Amino acid sequence: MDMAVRTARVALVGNPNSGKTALFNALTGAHQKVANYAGVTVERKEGRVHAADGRVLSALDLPGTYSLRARSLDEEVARDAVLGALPGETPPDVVVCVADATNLRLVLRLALELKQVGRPMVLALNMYDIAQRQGLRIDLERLSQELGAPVVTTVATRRRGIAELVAAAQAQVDAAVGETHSQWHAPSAAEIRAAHREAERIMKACVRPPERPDTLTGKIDSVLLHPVAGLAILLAVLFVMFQAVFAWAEPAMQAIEAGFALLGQGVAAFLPDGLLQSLIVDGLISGVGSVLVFLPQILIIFLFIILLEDFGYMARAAFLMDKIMGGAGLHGRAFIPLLSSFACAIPGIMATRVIEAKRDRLTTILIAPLMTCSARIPVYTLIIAAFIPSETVWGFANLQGLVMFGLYASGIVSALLVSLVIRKVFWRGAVEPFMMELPAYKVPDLKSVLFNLWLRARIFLRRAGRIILPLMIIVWALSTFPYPPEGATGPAIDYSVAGMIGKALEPLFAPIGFSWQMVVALVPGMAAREVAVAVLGTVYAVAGAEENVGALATVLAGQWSLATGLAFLAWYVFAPQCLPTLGVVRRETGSLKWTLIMVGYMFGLAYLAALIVYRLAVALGGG
Ligand SMILES: Nc1nc2c(ncn2[C@@H]2O[C@H](COP(=O)(O)OP(=O)(O)OP(=O)(O)O)[C@@H](O)[C@H]2O)c(=O)[nH]1
Ligand SMILES: [Mg+2]
Repeated sequence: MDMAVRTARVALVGNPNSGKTALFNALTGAHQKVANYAGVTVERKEGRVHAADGRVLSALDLPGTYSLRARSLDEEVARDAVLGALPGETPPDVVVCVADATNLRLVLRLALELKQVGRPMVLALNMYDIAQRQGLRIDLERLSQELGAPVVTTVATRRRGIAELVAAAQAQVDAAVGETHSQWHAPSAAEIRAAHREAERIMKACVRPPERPDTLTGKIDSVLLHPVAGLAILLAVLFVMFQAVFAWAEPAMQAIEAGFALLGQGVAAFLPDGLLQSLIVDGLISGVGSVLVFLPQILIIFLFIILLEDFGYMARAAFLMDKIMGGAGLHGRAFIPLLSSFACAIPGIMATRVIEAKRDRLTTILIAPLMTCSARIPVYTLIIAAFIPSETVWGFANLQGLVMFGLYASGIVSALLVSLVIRKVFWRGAVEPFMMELPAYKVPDLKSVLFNLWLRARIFLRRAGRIILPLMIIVWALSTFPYPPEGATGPAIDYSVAGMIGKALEPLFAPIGFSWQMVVALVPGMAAREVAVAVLGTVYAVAGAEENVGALATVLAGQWSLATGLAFLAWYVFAPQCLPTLGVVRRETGSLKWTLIMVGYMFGLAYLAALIVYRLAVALGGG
C-alpha cells in the first residue's frame, strides 16, 4: 500500500471527561458536544486534521473508558476502534492517549494497556493549565521514558499544544514499521494487579503532588452535596431558571412577534389577495413565526443548562438525585441520559449506552421521552401565556414560571413512577451500586458557552426550516382545499380536508375537551411537538377573523376554555408526539415490541391525564 496517499488515522483514547472531544474539536474544527461530566461522547466521530506541512490526518473521537476490558456499549466502541475490530476498519496508525494531567493515576493504567496493543502511541497531557495552576509537577521526560511514548502537554479549550500534538503523531506514523501484532488480551486478576502496581510506580517516579492541592472543590462540595442544603440549592437553581424563562424573554419575544407581524403585513400589502398571499402570510409566516417567537425562552433554559454543565454542577446533581432515582429502580448512570433528554430525547436515548445492564438501559430508554424536551417549550409557553395570568404569588414568585416548573416536575415525577412500575411489572431485583466521579469545578469559558448556545439556536432554527416549513405548506393546503361550496356561511376551513379530518377524530377527543382545530394540530404534531403550535397559528389564521391577527396566545384565550388549555398541557406532558424519537427507540432497543409498549403507555397516560385535568377543571368552574 502506498503510504503517501493513505491518510493516517489517529484515535483519541482516554478516561471519561479528560478532554478528548475538546481536543478533537481543536484538531478538526468540529463542534462535537463537550461538557464537564463523564459520558458525554457515546459514539465514534471521525474528522480531518490539516497538519502544518500540508498533510491531512484523520482523527477519531471516542467514548471515554478506563480500560479495554469494556463493560458497556460505549466502552466497547472505544475498545473495538483501538483494536481495529470494527468491520471494515483497520487499527489506528497512532493512538493518542488523552490524560487529565491532574488525575494521572487512572490514565496510566489505560496507557499501559494501550501499549500492549502495539500501535504507536502519544500521550497528550491535557488540562495542563489546571495542573500548572495547582502547582502539580510532572517529570515529562521521565514519563515519556517510562511509557516509551512521546508526551505532549495540551490545553484543548485554549488550543494550546495542538500543533505539537499533530507533529508528534505524524512523527510516530513516519517512524512506524509496518503492521504490528496486538499483544492485548483480556488480563487476568493477577495481571490487573501487576498493572496497578506498575502505574503506581510510574506515578511516584514522575509526579510530585501539587503545592496547592485543590481544597476549594472540597469546600464547595460540602455545601452542594449536603443532603438537605444541596437539595434545597438544586431546587432553588431550577426555580430561578423557570422564573427567568418568563421574566427575561418577554422583550425579545415581543420584538420577534412584532417583526413577524410587520413581515406579514408587508407581504400582504405587496402580494395581491388570493391563494399565494394566503399561503405565504397565513401558512408560512404565521405558522413558522408562531414557533420562532419561542427562541428566547429556549436560549434562556439552555444558558442555564450549559453554565451548570460547564461548571461541573450536573454530576453533583446526579449525586443528589442518586438516592431518589435508586428508590425508583433507576441506575445512577441513568441521570446523564435523562439530563440530555431535557434538550431532546434522541441524544438522551443514545446516551443510555453508558448503562451496562440491559434492563436498566431499557428502563431508562422507556422513560427518557417523559423529560421535558425543548420542543415542548413552545407549546408550554404558548398555553401558559394564554391561560395563566402573570401574577406574583407568595410575594416573590411569578405564577407562569411556577406552572412551567410544575410541568417539568410532572414529567420527572411521572418518569420515576413509570420506572417503578416497570420494575414491578417486568423485572425485579436490586439496582447495582454506582460509583460516581465528580469532575473538578471549572469556571465556564465565555466563548464556549456562547458557542454552545449558538449551536442550540441553530438546531431550533433548522427544525423550523426543515420540518415546520414544509409541513406548513401541506397543512395550509389541507386547510384551504377544497373551497367552501357556493353560498357557504362558516369559515372556509370548515369545508377543507383538514376540517374533515379534525371533525372525524373529534369524538375521540371530545371527552378531554379538545376542539377539532386542536385535533388538526395534533396530527402533524406527531412529526415534531412544536409543529402543533405552528398549525394552531395557521388554523386560526386561515379561519381568518380580522381580529385574529393578534398574538396567537390571545386568540387561544378567546377560543378555548381554561379547562381545555390545561388539558392540552397535560396531554403534552405525556403524549409521544415525536416520530424521530420512536425511530431511535426502535433502533436502540432493537425491538418493535418495546417501542409499541412505549407508544401505548405514553398515549394512555396522556389521555388519562388530560381527562382528569379537564374534568377537574370543569368541576371547579374552568369550563
Ligand atoms: N481548563 C481546561 N478545561 C478543559 C481542557 N480540555 C477540556 N476541558 C474541559 O473539560 C471538560 C471535559 O471535556 P470533554 O472534551 O467533553 O471530555 P471527553 O474526554 O470528551 O469526555 P467524555 O466524552 O465524557 O469521555 C469540558 O468542560 C471541557 O471544557 C483543558 O485543557 N483545560
Ligand atoms: Mg467526549
